[in-house]
Amino acid sequence: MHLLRKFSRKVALGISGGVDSAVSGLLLKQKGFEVIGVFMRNWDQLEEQGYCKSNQDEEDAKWVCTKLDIPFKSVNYIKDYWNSVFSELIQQYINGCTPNPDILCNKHIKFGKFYDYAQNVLDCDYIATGHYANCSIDFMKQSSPENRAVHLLKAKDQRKDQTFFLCNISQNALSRTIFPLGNLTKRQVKKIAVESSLKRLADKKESVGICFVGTRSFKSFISEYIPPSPGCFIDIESGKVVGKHNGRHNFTIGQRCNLQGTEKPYYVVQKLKDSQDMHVAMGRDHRALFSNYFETELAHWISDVPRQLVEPVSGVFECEFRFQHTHPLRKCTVMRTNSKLIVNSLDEVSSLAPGQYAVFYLGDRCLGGAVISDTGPSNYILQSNKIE
Ligand SMILES: Nc1ncnc2c1ncn2[C@@H]1O[C@H](COP(=O)(O)OP(=O)(O)OP(=O)(O)O)[C@@H](O)[C@H]1O
Repeated sequence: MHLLRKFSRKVALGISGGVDSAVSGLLLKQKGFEVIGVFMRNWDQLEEQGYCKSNQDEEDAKWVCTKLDIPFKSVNYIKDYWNSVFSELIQQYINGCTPNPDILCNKHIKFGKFYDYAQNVLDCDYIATGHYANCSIDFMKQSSPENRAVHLLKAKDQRKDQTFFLCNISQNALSRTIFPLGNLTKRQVKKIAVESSLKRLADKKESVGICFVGTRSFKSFISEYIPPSPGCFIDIESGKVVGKHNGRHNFTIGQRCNLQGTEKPYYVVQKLKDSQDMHVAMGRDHRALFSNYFETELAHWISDVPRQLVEPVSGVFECEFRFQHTHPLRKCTVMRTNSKLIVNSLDEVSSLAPGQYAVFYLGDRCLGGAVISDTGPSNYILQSNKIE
């Protein structure tokens, strides 16, 4: 039994009802894998009175499996999603932070619960998803695992690369993961769909933003979970109150405040500790939005911990980072103490927010990510000598 399993190529594929996972299934089948399609239900439709389109997505996922002639399974992770993703999200907003639900979902649900289910219930050798990313071991080409750590690598299509969202997945799961689209562009994926029986999905609207928010504004969605908590907008230069708001969870750093009758638009530059008040500054280019320095919690490293950051020695590790998926990578140095990382960006960056993830890269490798805990003094504070 053990020997048989070693040479089998059974894979559980996350099927979302979109074109990427559908084409992933097609490619896996063409390579001779035994594929099982699994749809994950993560959000409770009933509570949201039809705002989330997961029923339609499940129907589409089923349709894909029929077209590919593979078994279809639906798993319910609503409770897990609520406990390990959504509650954390709400708590972070209440604390004045800017969380990232996609990173949490990948860690706990797709590469956590789903990986466990594939291994322990479906008895699969691998999991697969339609993420644009690569693994240093490619199970599409080789069948047996290696005895060294597996690295997470950027996708060939740099504009679609999704490694940012995968920065917190475990080595365990990654070493059994296939990303069939890692070396394809989105255009190639759509072409494959059009030329196959999956044509219908090529033009399906892509999911953007947070799935469970649906078509409503984020403000109206979040107000169902966090009560209003009024506070003031305080001009960082004059110290004067220039407006009021209904809750800092509705704002992130760098967001426009929409105050009437001001010379230039105001932007949020800092959420104050121990109150609902926020510092704001005039103009998108205000120095208070920019800094070169921030601190993070200790990082999750996907494969090896960088040599310079291994305890107890603390050297200086040079790499690149981004804190938003669409941002270009920037050079930085990283040092560590017992409880945090200290990051210095070579170029100044705008609108860093606590709660966001700093994701670190070395060449093509996504090394891992860490939650930003303190954004440090802005360049305005440093230049105007306002540090107490
Ligand atoms: N509800 C779900 N059930 C099963 N797998 C999912 C689900 N949502 C996402 N996935 C998996 O995670 C991958 C990435 O999801 P994401 O939402 O970022 O991608 P996408 O580009 O919209 O993908 P797709 O075109 O397949 O919907 C999907 O390709 C799929 O393999």
